[in-house]
Amino acid sequence: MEKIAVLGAGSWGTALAMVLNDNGHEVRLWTHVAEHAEEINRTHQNKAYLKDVVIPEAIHATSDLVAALKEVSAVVFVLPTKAIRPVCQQVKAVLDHHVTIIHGTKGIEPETFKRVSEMMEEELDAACYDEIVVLSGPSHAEEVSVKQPTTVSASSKSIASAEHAQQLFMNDRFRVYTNKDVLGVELGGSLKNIIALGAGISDGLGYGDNAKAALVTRGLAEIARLGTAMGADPLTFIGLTGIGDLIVTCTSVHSRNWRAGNLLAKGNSLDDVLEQMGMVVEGVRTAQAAYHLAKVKGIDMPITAGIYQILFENADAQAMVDQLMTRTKRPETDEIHEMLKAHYLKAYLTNE
Ligand SMILES: NC(=O)C1=CN([C@@H]2O[C@H](COP(=O)(O)OP(=O)(O)OC[C@H]3O[C@@H](n4cnc5c(N)ncnc54)[C@H](OP(=O)(O)O)[C@@H]3O)[C@@H](O)[C@H]2O)C=CC1
Ligand SMILES: O=C(CO)COP(=O)(O)O
Repeated sequence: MEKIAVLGAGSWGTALAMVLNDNGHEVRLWTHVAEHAEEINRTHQNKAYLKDVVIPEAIHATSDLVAALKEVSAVVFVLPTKAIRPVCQQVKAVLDHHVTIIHGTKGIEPETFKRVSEMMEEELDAACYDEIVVLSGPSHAEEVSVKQPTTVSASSKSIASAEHAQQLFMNDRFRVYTNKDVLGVELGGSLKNIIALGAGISDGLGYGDNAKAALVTRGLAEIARLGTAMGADPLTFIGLTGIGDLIVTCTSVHSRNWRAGNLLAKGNSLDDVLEQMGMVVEGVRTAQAAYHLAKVKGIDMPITAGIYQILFENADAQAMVDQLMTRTKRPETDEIHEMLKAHYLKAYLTNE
């Protein structure tokens, strides 16, 4: 059994700490707020983030990063995207041995278009790890923390690192696959949050299952379009971290992104919605990133653009639906054939 630090005591960090604890590991749950650590250790609950869930006593919460990292074999970052760089800088200052680095964060940095593993590579000391592992897939903390069956992927350029994460987390309620396409896994997990905001808006406007199915499938088409243009494997987008996560986030009442979209459609301002949520709604910043990234790359992402305009340009949600529904006529699958052909031709030519 191993010593593991989980950095971030929000809903997902707490749920992942519980999976690791179930697997017999010694888990330190780090939060940047001393009172939060004290409350978790005293009450064995994390009321603000995982209401009604009892946290096993063996999980020790701490705000002391040096103590959290002492002799650990793995460090699991489970923070909002905007906290990744500052926390990596703190870790770099104190981590003095080699570990497996894993992250469960889903977002893209708006200013740089960097994925989370890219930001981590820029901030951490490369001598302390081999290749970063991304843990991603359809997995709401509210269900994982009560041991509902869940499947995710552990993705890394190093199969040994991915398999280490797989072995740490996998049990009979939490099934972990490995995957080599880090780019596709991170893009799928991040971009689906934008579409989930759209699903919440659609439901908030009173539209039904047809509209939501349209958002999921056409949302997936534009996620895959951007992802494939950036070099991801198109098949990743029909896996757990693509369509799988898109389905769960667009249809679950647990989704923070869906809930935020729903509140927006009911007339609340973005600031009010974020204040009410009290938890990170990653799709908002990722919509900023994806909207500008798609422009730079010349990729058509009409749903993402519509959601960006609702969030940041005060566009009317109803008018956006009308705009999407009256776009120019086009075939459904031509571009998908082109994407697959281009990807596999490249793979064939480069012998990958
Ligand atoms: N919730 C879920 O079911 C899932 C979430 N994810 C992803 O995991 C990531 C974390 O999400 P989630 O756990 O839901 O987020 P929460 O909002 O529940 O918790 C975020 C945690 O990070 C802390 N934090 C915020 N800023 C900093 C900082 N600068 N330094 C240190 N700690 C900080 C917060 O502390 P404070 O209390 O002070 O704000 C809080 O403890 C996101 O990228 C999300 O998309 C992935 C899969 C499932
Ligand atoms: O990524 C998630 C589920 O897989 C969590 O999504 P939300 O942040 O919308 O709750």
